[in-house]
Amino acid sequence: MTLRELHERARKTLDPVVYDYVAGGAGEERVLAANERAFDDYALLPRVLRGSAVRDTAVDLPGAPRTAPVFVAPTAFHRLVHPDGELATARAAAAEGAVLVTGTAATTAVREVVAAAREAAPDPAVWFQLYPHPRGEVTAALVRRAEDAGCTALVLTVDSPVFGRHARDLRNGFTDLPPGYAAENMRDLPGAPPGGLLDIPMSPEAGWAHLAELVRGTALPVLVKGVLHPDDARQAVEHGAAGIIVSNHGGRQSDAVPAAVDCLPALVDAVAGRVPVLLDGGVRRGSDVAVALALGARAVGLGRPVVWGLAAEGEAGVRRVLATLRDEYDHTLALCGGRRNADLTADMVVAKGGAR
Ligand SMILES: Cc1cc2nc3c(=O)[nH]c(=O)nc-3n(C[C@H](O)[C@H](O)[C@H](O)COP(=O)(O)O)c2cc1C
Ligand SMILES: CC(C)CC(=O)C(=O)O
Repeated sequence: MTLRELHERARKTLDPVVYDYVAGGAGEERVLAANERAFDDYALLPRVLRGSAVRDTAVDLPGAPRTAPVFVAPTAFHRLVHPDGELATARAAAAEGAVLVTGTAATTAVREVVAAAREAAPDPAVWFQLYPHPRGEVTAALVRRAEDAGCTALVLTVDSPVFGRHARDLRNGFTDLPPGYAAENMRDLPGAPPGGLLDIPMSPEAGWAHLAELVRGTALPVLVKGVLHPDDARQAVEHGAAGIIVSNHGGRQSDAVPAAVDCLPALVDAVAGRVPVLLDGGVRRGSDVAVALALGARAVGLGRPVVWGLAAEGEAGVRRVLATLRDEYDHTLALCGGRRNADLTADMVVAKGGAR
């Protein structure tokens, strides 16, 4: 089954309101559409007579040595789409050797998520995503939970000073979690009520000091997610980021930003190899992975496709999504005359219709 078919199955399975929450984007969904379309505008110029029957696609990421080049981006509320929720996602990602980013908005506590990943693989990499919180003690408590659970990196999402305006959710009246679901990591935190969508902090006044404080307060590497401007990538590195995730939140925050992959080259330049640059948004095929890696990304994240796999088939569906992308990417690498990711170089990426 292709990713497209899994998406279709998920659409048929899900409550339409939940489907819209996952599928939707901000505003007129221009950025949502642009993320995928941007990949359509790139083509790959293969190199010939230099390939290998054995290819090595593993990458080193912070807190995740020798991992898959495709990771599971943080997406909220997995129990809304499948009763096994984040436990299924964790087992699937671990079994496929992919980093799982769980986070503040998970409907399963991070301790249980890491335990599930460890059932599926001896040394899984689970990262924990959080937003800058106005109260330092809340951030500190979340970080302790992630550390105690065994997470190997933190991800600070910085593209959400305010929550995006999701037209579908506003139309559907979906503005908080239904009864019976909670953001489990938010339970019993100092001064924070448990755990609906409205309790998840967004802090319009967060600054670079928040990042520096987070970095100082943990031994874990901290990646910064949601960077689009090259100067912000430089600032993030200067404030201690161990990695940059180029992302427009899957078109769910500003509806006026460029497609994620179109921002990638400038950020790769700005970071100049000091830390790995990752990307998410619109990745749907192995060739999209190849384009992003050729343009300088160390790895790429999948948001919605993982949720569709989970909704359609639970753990097996998430495994299928990750395995499909891995196989397609490996095949593309072979067709491009590559034996390792570094054999994909920026000169091999051209605009559709010709060399640039
Ligand atoms: C339903 C949903 C929930 C999301 N929740 C979060 C979140 O809690 N934290 C976060 O940093 N990003 C969140 N994102 C953004 C993803 O991490 C990622 O940036 C985006 O989905 C990538 O685009 P793609 O869906 O086209 O693969 C969410 C995305 C979706 C679709
Ligand atoms: C609970 C929200 C903060 C999750 C999110 O980031 C999103 O829906 O895009």
